[in-house]
Parts: sequence; C-alpha cells; structure tokens
Amino acid sequence: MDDLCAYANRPWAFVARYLRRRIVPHAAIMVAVLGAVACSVSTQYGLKGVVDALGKGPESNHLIWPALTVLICFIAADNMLWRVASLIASFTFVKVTGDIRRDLFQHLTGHSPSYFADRQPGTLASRITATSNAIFTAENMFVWNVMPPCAAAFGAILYVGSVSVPMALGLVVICGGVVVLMFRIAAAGKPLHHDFAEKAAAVDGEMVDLVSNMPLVRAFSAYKREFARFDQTIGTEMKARSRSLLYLERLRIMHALITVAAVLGLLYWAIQMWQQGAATAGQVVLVCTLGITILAATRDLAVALVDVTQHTARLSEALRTLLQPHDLRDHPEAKPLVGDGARITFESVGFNYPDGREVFGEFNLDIQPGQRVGLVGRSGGGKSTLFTLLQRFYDPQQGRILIDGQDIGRVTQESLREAITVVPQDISLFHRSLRENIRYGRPEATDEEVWAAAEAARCTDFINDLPGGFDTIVGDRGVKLSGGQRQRIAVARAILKNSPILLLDEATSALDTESEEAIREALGNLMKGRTVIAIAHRLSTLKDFDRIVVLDGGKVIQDGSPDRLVHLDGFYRDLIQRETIKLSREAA
Ligand SMILES: Nc1ncnc2c1ncn2[C@@H]1O[C@H](COP(=O)(O)OP(=O)(O)OP(=O)(O)O)[C@@H](O)[C@H]1O
Repeated sequence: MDDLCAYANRPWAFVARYLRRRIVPHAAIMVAVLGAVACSVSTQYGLKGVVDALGKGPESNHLIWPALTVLICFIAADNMLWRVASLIASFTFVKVTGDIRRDLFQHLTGHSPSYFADRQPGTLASRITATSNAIFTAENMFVWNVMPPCAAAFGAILYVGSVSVPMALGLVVICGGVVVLMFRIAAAGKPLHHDFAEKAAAVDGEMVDLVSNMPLVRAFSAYKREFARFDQTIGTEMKARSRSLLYLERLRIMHALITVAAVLGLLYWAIQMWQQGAATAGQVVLVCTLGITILAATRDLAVALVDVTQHTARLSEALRTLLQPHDLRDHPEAKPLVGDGARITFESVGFNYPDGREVFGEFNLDIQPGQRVGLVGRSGGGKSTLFTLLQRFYDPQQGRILIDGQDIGRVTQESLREAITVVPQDISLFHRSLRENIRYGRPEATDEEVWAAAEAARCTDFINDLPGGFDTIVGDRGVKLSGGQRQRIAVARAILKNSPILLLDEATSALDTESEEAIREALGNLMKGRTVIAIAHRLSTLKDFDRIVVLDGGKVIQDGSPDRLVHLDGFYRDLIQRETIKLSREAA
C-alpha cells in the first residue's frame, strides 16, 4: 500500500486511487451510461422523425412505421443500458466503500497513543464511515446525476446544431457560462460546508463519549446536564447545516432563473425561424424538447454539483484528520529484536511529553535478565511513563532504551511488542467470548493451550460457574465480570502470549482475600522465568520481588532488594509501615 498520508490534502486524488483499483467495472458503467444518454437524447430526434412523417398527411403511411421503429429501438436501448449500468454499479461502488474503510482503519491503527489521546474515538470512527459514505454518494451522484445531464446537454446541443449552428453556439456559450459561474459560487461556500463537516464530526464524538460513559452519567444522575450539553452540540451542528444548505439553495434559485430565461430565448428564436420558413414544425418541436432537456440537465448538474461540494467538504475534513503521518515508524534499517534473556537498560534517557512536560531528565536503570523489579513512588513520579517508553509509544528526546543490547528505536515495532506483555491496571476486554478474549494472547493457540492458561491464571473455577462456560460473552469491556475475574482473564491472556518481558500495572482497588489470593497465585505463575517490571501497590506483591526501585520526579531515589530497603529510612520503609498499620487496623 502506498503512503496514504500523501492524500491528506488531496481528496480527489484519494478518490481516483480507488477508482483506478477497479477501473474495468467503472469504465463499463461509464460506457453504459453514456450509451443510455445517447439513446435517450436520440429518442427526441426519433420523435421529430415521427412528427415530420405525420405532418406529411395520411398518405405518408410508409414513412411513419420506420420512424416509429427507430423511436422504439431508442427507448428500449435507453432502458436496457441504464439497467446494465446500475447492475455493475451495485457491486462496484459497494466494493469501493469496503476498500476505503479497510485502508483507513489500517492507517488509523498505526497511530501512536499520543494521537488517540488528543482525539475522541467516536469522531475517528465516524470519520471513516463519513469518508466512505461521501465517496459512495459522490460516485452515485457523478454517474446518475452529473454525467447523464452533461452528456445529454452535449447531445442536445449537437441536435440543435442540425437545425441552426448559431443557435447551438449560443447554447454552448450559455451552458459554459452557467457551469463556470456555479463552480465559482459553490467554491466560495466551502468554509460553510467545512464548518458543518467539523460540527457533524463533533456530534458523533460527543455521542460515543456519552454512551461509553453511561454508568458515570447514571451514578451522578447527570441525565439533564448531559442532555442539555448534547442539545447544545446538536443545536450548533444544525445551525451550521442550515447555513450550508441555504447557501446551496440560493445557488439553485439563481441557476433556475438563468436557465428559464435561456430556454425562453431559444424557443422565441426557433419560432421566428419557423415564421420565416427556415425551420419545419418538427424542428420547432425538436428545439422545444431539447431546450427542456438542456434546462433539466443543467439544473440536475447544478444540484449535483453543490451536493458534491458539501460531500467534498466532509471528505477533506475527514482525510485531513485521519491521514496524518504516523509519528512512530520503524527505522529504515530496523531489524527484528533478537531475544537473549531480556535485559532492559535505560541509558541517560531524557523525555518530555508533546505538551512539553518533562518527566525524565537523565534517567538510568539497568535490569538483569529474569529480575523482578517492583516500581513504587508517589503519584506522577513517572512509573507509567517508563512503561510507555519501554513499549516505544513515544521516542525519548535523549538517550537510548536497550533490550538485550539492542536499541528499541532500531528494532521493528512488531518484534518489540511481541517481546513485551502488559497487564494494565484497567483491563480491556473485547465484547466477545471468554475463550476469544484469552486466545487474543496467541490466536493460533489450541483449545487445550487456552484452557491450560486459564487454569494457570486461576480462571477455571469461575468460568465453570458461568452459564455459557468458556463461550460466555463478557459484555462491553468485560462488564459482566468482577474486577478480580477480569484481571485473571488478562493474566491468562498474558500467559498464553508467553513473552520474555512482563510489565505489570497492579490494580489499586481493594480485592477480597480470596480474589487477592487467586490473583497472587495467577501472577506468580505468570512471572515465572520472565523479566518483570511491576508498578506495585500491595505489600503481598512487593515481597516477591528481587529489587525495588523508588521513582520520584523522574529520578530513582531508592534502589535495592526489599530486605535491604526495609532497613533504610525512606519512601519504601514508610510505605511498608503505612500498609502494616492499615492491615493491623483492618484485622482489629
Ligand atoms: N499523555 C500525557 N501527556 C502529557 N503529560 C502526561 C501524559 N501522561 C502523563 N503525563 C504527566 O507525566 C508525569 C508522570 O506521569 P506518570 O503517569 O508516568 O506517573 P505515575 O508515577 O505512573 O503516576 P500514578 O502512580 O499516579 O499512575 C505526570 O506529571 C503526568 O501528569
């Protein structure tokens, strides 16, 4: 796939890319439509033949039947060609929408967390749909509403030329002038259409944000507040939409006035020619019907043109947002990471978030293969940032991060992510079955392997109690499971992934003793034989580690084995004392 970002500001080139991919059916549609239009315009010429034959009186019977046959053939071919075109279009246009959605979705998944942090997920999803819908509508409009009137007007002008060349030339000038004028006025309305496109995307984003936070809205009884806020967002979008539509309507009215005047002029001219004996009655009828064709054609063209302008605005807005370059790309010479025990080294790392907030100045940390390191420290100390840097969600501005001696900025992102498993605090589960959620760790795992991972993660007891067992659907983000159960599913998924490095962000929420015991055992199984860095909150977890690192303000302020640190004044001893007091209070 060529780089989609090149199309961020070229909506028409983007559309052309997908037309080229399916060039043969598109060409077939065009040929069929143009053929149908030619037949449709020729129908009026056939009608002229019939009128002229009738004008010669009842004795010209031999002229009427051939003229009628020609007319009927044109009508039949016209209808048949339309059906052929619409049959091919019904699968070609749909396939184009599939191609577009697939490519945009693939590009979207390559963005870094900072891209997603700055945007609402709902607006991104809706922009993908809006883009494919806009192109689907534009394709349909072009083929059914723009091309036929243009071709019909062209054919009609040719036939008018057969009656009077100056009349046909006059029509060319008028039609050309009208189209140029419409284009220019339509282009001037672009800011209004762009404004509407942005507001429409905001409504989608707000709606998804609201739906995904429904439990929060319910808990705070915030329906009225949220409804008022949503009402306001919709109100703003409706105003923008009305402004955009009114502009288009003004354009149509202006067009209607010009074309009515032009056709009246044409008729007057034809009647004058008839009065002077320079045209037959059939030719006057021909000019009359062709004039109406041209009127209808330029009106349809104008309507389609302005609608396409509005769709183009939505398309450009969506492409500008979606097709931003990926800020984390593989280095041109990136090689897959070669595992060798999983030693992790932070070497003079300096890092600021994109908003300029500095987290690490000159950070150094060396973790030996197979070592279990507990990260502790005050909130905001940089523990989670250390995880994001190790997964290369951001690149440090200074220094290097190495795994087994290889700079993570120089290895492929895929091999890096394969080497690291993360069990986050906020567990994400898909709205799929338990089996699929666990198997997510390794899609090719057999049922037996999935079950063994579930057993090692102490999941099987509760899975057996569920009505659907392993095939139970866990609900949106796993709402049908308890916090402890969700964690154990995440552990099973991580066991199945079986990567040499484990990053663990321990949940802070209190668990009952039984759950805590089950999770401790599950984590114990998961940590075996891996290099582990865990953001740890519980005393029971910390005692299993080889080393504790205390982070504060992006610096290591304590580093050593739990046994050593417990005897030194400092954050770790305070933490142990605080938790011991808490536990003894709870026991009392
Ligand atoms: N995406 C982000 N953009 C900008 N600043 C951020 C971002 N994420 C974190 N920060 C800032 O970076 C600093 C370190 O945050 P980090 O989440 O690493 O701390 P932490 O030690 O994990 O805290 P906690 O224990 O509360 O989770 C904080 O000041 C935080 O506000």
